[in-house]
Amino acid sequence: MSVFTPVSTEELSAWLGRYAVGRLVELQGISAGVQNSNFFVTTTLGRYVLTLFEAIPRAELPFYLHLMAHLARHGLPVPAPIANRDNEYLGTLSGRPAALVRRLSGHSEMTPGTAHCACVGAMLAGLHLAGLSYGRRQDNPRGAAWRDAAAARVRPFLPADEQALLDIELAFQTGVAYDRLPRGVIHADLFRDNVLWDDDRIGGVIDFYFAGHDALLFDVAVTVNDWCTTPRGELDPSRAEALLAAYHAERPFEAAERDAWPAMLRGAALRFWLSRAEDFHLPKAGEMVLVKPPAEYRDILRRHIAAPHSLPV
Ligand SMILES: Nc1ncnc2c1ncn2[C@@H]1O[C@H](COP(=O)(O)OP(=O)(O)O)[C@@H](O)[C@H]1O
Ligand SMILES: N[C@@H](CCOP(=O)(O)O)C(=O)O
Repeated sequence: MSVFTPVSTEELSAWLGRYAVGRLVELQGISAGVQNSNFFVTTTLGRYVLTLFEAIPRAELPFYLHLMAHLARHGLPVPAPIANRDNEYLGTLSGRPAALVRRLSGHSEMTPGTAHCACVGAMLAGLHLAGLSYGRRQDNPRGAAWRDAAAARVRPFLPADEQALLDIELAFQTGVAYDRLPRGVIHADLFRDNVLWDDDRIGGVIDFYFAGHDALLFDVAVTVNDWCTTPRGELDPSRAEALLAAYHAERPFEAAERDAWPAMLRGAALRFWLSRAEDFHLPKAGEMVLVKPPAEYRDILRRHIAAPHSLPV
């Protein structure tokens, strides 16, 4: 359940008076997601999603909202934020920073095939290319500094074999030259539940609230780890090839990226092992956290170490 802060229809009706979106018809809490309070809002003029931001500092929010506006302007199916009568994307509702974005159509596909993976690869490359002209800058909030700090926080809770795995991987990742790879704005969480499908077409890419600047290849690895892993935790070569070939057709991989690919898959697995382990061992007070299993990403990491994957394109 992702409604941490309730909103009444009276409050929302008054708040919507600051926007040119018509009158409130329906307000419905959204029971998915783990970070923010989200609501579907129907008005006399359209369908929107209202987000109350629970954790991200207010000063960081314009980066995400203007990024979504930028990508939408480039024709990508991302939720365009709606400006209020003061021409601001960010407002305040129920004491929280709040934004209204366009509601996109479609549903998540949790058992994707090669055709889905190809669409996602092409979409991710389009997102990376459009992001190159985005003027604002914010480092990946889950980059190396966060990784090392999170590892220190969760390490005491891990059994000895996992501590050893963590130590080996941290030492390895410290030697990976992320800054020598092509960089830009990355989505950083392009999991299956953040893509909405309208039949076989991508109707929406959502949840940009982990976005930031980093190696573009890291984003590709995050995406492959989620979209192309079998229930047994193995990489599905056909799905991986479909995703990577479609990406490569839009933004060809460079030689340095070929060399770095096995390390990126490991780094991306480590990032989600750590965030899930932290949510599991150190849940934040008052947050209703949907805890996803850390073991899944620990095992993906182990498999990438045991059987390094090469870029097939
Ligand atoms: N713009 C949107 N259009 C349609 N559905 C959306 C949109 N934004 C969010 N949703 C729905 O809300 C759910 C939770 O959103 P998400 O951004 O993942 O939350 P959180 O930020 O808490 O992780 C999504 O799974 C999706 O069903
Ligand atoms: N995709 C991450 C968790 C982030 O949750 P989201 O609902 O905001 O996408 C994971 O699977 O660990």
